[in-house]
Amino acid sequence: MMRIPNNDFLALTLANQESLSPFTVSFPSGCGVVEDTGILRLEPTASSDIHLVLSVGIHGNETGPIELVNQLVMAILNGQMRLTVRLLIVIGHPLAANQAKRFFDVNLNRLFDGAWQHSEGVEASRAARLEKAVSNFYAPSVIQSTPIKLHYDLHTAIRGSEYEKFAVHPFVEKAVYDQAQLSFLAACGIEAVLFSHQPTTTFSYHSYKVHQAHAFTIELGKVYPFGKNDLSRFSKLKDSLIRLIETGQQAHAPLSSLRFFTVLDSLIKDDHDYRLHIASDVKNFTAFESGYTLASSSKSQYQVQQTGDAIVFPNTQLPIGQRAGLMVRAIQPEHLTLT
Ligand SMILES: O=C(O)CCC(=O)N[C@@H](CCC(=O)O)C(=O)O
Ligand SMILES: [Zn+2]
Repeated sequence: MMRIPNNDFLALTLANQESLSPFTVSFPSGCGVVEDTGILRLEPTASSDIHLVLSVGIHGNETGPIELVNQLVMAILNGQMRLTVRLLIVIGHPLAANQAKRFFDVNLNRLFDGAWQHSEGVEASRAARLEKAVSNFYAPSVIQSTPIKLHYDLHTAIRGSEYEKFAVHPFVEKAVYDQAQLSFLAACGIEAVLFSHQPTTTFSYHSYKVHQAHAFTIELGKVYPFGKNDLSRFSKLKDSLIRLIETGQQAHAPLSSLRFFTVLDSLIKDDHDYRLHIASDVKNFTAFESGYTLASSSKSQYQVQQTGDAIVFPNTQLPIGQRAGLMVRAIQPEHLTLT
């Protein structure tokens, strides 16, 4: 029988970067299946209406969250932690992780919601595989009438940030946001939340749109290689996840510790000569003056609309047509509609 040597799911995944034949695992508080490389489903002994997807390493070089989640898996498998919720663990891109690269051919986190059908290469097939794993996990045949579907897609960012930890909330038609989820993010040490202005083809958006999951992309700080992450910086997130996994309860903290931003625009690289007029080390959430020409190319110019508008995820090392940054504006909590 196959097993996970030393209960080290990360090591098993990296040693089988392309695929892995399914096999079952058992542990003190339940049983599970390694469905493929980087895809591990864990089922508690008693049924639960909480269905939690934790995905990490959708970008191969974002190793901090991978190490954190591997610690949690190890603790469940060796009995130090007791599983009480259904749990799907996804290590997104083992091939890129082994090469310490963000991606191999194209950005995996632009290929969800079926966008993989218009792409090819390793990321396209991986996006299809991950969508299937999530669909199977949330499949109505295995869940009860009032499921609580959660998907936290954990990342780290290319650059520093005025707010080290922040979440990207998927675009929701009616702009009504779930107070308990925001409160959970606050308890996890998240400092800011961006409300997306349009649908995207990211993993978290896909889980929200297709499965109505509470789904977020969560940025936890800066990218470092395996072994170089200071995991103590994730301690609030770790504690909140342990509580969720062991008790089924979502920690909560006052929303007053969060800053909220609405996304105004996506900056799109529209030509080979597209430039962002910012310093190379500018941090996420750096604000600009009204009228400043932030981006230009032969085809377009982007001027800052209002003093204080800020940039997040600036990056021009990508193909034409892709997002070169997000423009965001702070909003006051009293202007949010919460449910
Ligand atoms: O630091 C950066 O520029 C990118 C960090 C990262 O991978 N961010 C995610 C955000 C996804 C989202 O908008 O929900 C990404 O770009 O895929
Ligand atoms: Zn990422």
